[in-house]
Amino acid sequence: MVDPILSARGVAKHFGGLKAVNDVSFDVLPQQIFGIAGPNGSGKSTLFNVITKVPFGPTHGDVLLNGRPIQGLSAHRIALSGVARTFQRENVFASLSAIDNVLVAVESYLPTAPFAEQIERAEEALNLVGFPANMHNSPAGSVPIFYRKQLMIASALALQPKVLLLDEPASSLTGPEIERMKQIILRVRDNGMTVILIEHVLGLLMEVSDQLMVLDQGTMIASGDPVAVTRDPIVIEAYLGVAHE
Ligand SMILES: Nc1ncnc2c1ncn2[C@@H]1O[C@H](COP(=O)(O)OP(=O)(O)OP(=O)(O)O)[C@@H](O)[C@H]1O
Repeated sequence: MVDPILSARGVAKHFGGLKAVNDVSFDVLPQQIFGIAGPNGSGKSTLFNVITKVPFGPTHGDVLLNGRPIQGLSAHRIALSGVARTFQRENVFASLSAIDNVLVAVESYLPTAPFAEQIERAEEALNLVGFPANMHNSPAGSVPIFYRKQLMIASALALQPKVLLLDEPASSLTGPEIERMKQIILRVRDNGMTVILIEHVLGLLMEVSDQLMVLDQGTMIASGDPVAVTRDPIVIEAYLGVAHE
C-alpha cells in the first residue's frame, strides 16, 4: 500500500454563513493526476486556496504533506515545502521578461545559488513546459495566453514542487492548445510530480486523471475512478440539474 503524498482531512472554509468548502477529505497518491470537477461556485478554487494558504487557510481541518500537517506553516513555507499552485487567471509579471518571471520563483527557492545556476533552473522549468527559447526575453504581458499559462506553470515548477496544483489550465484555450496543455500535464507527472487538476474541460480531465473527485456546493459528492464518477447519477444531477433515478 502506497502512502498518500497529500491528504485533506475534514477541510472547511466558511465565508460567514456560506460553507464554500464543507468538510472535504481525500488522499492523493504520489505521481497521481488527481482531477477535481464541479459546477461553478462549488468550492474548487477555494479548496486550492486553503491547501496553499494563498490567500487564506481553512476554517478548520488539516492538510498533510507526506503525513505531516502543513497548516501551521506560512504560505511561503508551504510552497517551499513542496506544494505549488497556479491560478485561474494568468498571473504573470507583465512588464518582466518571460525568463525573469521564472527567475523570481527560482530566487525564492534558491536565494543563495549562483546566478548561473538560477538561470539554469529557470531554463529547465521553461523547457519542461515547452516554452519557446526565442521568447525567453519577451515581456510576459505581450505573449499570447497559452504562453502566459506555460509561464505560470514554469514559475510553479521552479519551486521544485512535489505536488503541483493546476487551476483550470485549459480555460480559454483552443482545441489544439488544450492538447498541448495535456502533454505538459503528463510530462510534469512523468518527471515525478503529483498533479491536482481543477478543470471544466471534462475531456481533458477524463483523459489524464487517475482519480476524479467532484464537488458540489462545497461538498464532495463523488470520488474514484473517473468513468464511474461521471456515470454517478448524483454527479449527473449536480451538473445537469435533473433528478436522478
Ligand atoms: N473571498 C471570498 N469571500 C466570500 N465568498 C467567496 C470568496 N471566495 C469564494 N467565495 C464563494 O465561495 C464559493 C466557492 O467559490 P469557488 O471560487 O471556490 O468556486 P469554484 O468551484 O472554483 O468555481 P468556478 O468553477 O466558477 O471557478 C462561491 O459561492 C464563491 O462566491
